[in-house]
Amino acid sequence: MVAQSDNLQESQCAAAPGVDPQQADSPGEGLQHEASRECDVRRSIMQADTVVVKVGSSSLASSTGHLDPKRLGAIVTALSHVVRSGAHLVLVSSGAVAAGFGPLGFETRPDDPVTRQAAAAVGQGLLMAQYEGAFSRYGVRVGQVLMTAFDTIRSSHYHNVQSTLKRMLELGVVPIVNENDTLVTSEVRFGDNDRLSALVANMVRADALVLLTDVDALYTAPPTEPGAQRIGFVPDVVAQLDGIKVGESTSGVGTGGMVTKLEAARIAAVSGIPTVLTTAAYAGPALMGDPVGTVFAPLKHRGTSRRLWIRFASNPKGTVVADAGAVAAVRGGRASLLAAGTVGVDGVFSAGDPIWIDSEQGVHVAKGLAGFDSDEIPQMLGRTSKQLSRFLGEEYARPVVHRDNLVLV
Ligand SMILES: Nc1ncnc2c1ncn2[C@@H]1O[C@H](COP(=O)(O)OP(=O)(O)O)[C@@H](O)[C@H]1O
Ligand SMILES: N[C@@H](CCC(=O)OP(=O)(O)O)C(=O)O
Repeated sequence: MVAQSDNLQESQCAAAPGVDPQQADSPGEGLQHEASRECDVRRSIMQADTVVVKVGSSSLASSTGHLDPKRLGAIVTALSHVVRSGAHLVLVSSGAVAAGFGPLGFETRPDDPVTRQAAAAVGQGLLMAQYEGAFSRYGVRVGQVLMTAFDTIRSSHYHNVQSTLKRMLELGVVPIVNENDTLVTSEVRFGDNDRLSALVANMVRADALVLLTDVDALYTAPPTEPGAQRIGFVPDVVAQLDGIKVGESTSGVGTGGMVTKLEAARIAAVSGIPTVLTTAAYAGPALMGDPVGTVFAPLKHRGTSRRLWIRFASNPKGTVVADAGAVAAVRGGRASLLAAGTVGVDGVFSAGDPIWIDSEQGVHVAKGLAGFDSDEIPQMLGRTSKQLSRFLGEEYARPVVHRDNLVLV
């Protein structure tokens, strides 16, 4: 963002207790602290060019659970300043169910999933109409993007969504993303929008992720518990959350609670993206780098978005079992899994689907994208590339999982 905040004083730049910025612990798997100082993380959020903001149902609904246009309007006012200051904004917004159940005659948010899906179908259009009206007061154009978990799993869908979002941002449009509630089944649903927002942040290579909810920060325990203390800064969300009690949603409106928000912060951190979590009323100050909410430092080694997608979004469909030599080669970091080192295959999958690579002891070694359909692999097990090309044809002399499509677990 272009705007500067006077409130971000150097005096805030104290390292977190017990963390030496020069010698921070490594959280493992080659990750290192990018910025251990709270002020640096807040400053990078303030200076972000591309920001993904996630708004939860609990921030958009009144105490009765219905969509509250006043709350939505206040959020839009804060976000419009960000857009007008020159930043690119992607808004991941829940609220379709909250907008839809009232007009259908329900007094409270329906419990059963199919009625909720029907409410979302009615509410999504109403939600967008509210956003359209509110953003247009600031001259900001918006566009609707509905996604399912499948779109973050299938490579072709992922790349299509990615290029559409990129083009919308180039055109100055604010994409408003929600899960496509009417299409999702229980197997492939996010349910909450927290993880979706982190995957979208990764997709658009955002510089900051902002999670807006009904609580002002992460606490050491659900804030309803006596003695719960606010946490202002988390330098390492992958390794340093021992002793913090995170709970499910208690609002009766949201889904996922703090558990899924921390998952989102983790995905963002290892994607090299800082996160700030706070209440919707502090959206403006959080985006200006003010000391509100909880900030999560990014961790180094961003990796390619493809690898991050394999790591976080993909839901393995099957398993290929590797012998000890192949396991050692894959763990070494730069080797593909060749048919010569495979001893078994399990599950039904197509080439391009995510699969596990397991050791013969049944330990997950890596996750990767299959090079072949599951029914092609049995005839390839233990064969060298020369044998494969001679007996099955040249097209089989390829890795079962190529190293570019593989992440260690
Ligand atoms: N350790 C914690 N710190 C802060 N909030 C917590 C914690 N554990 C659980 N929560 C709960 O998480 C809720 C926010 O999640 P949720 O209701 O799903 O909101 P949203 O609709 O914004 O996604 C808070 O209202 C709070 O009660
Ligand atoms: N896609 C749903 C979101 C469900 C939900 O409550 O999510 P969240 O508020 O992010 O925990 C909707 O628009 O109502």
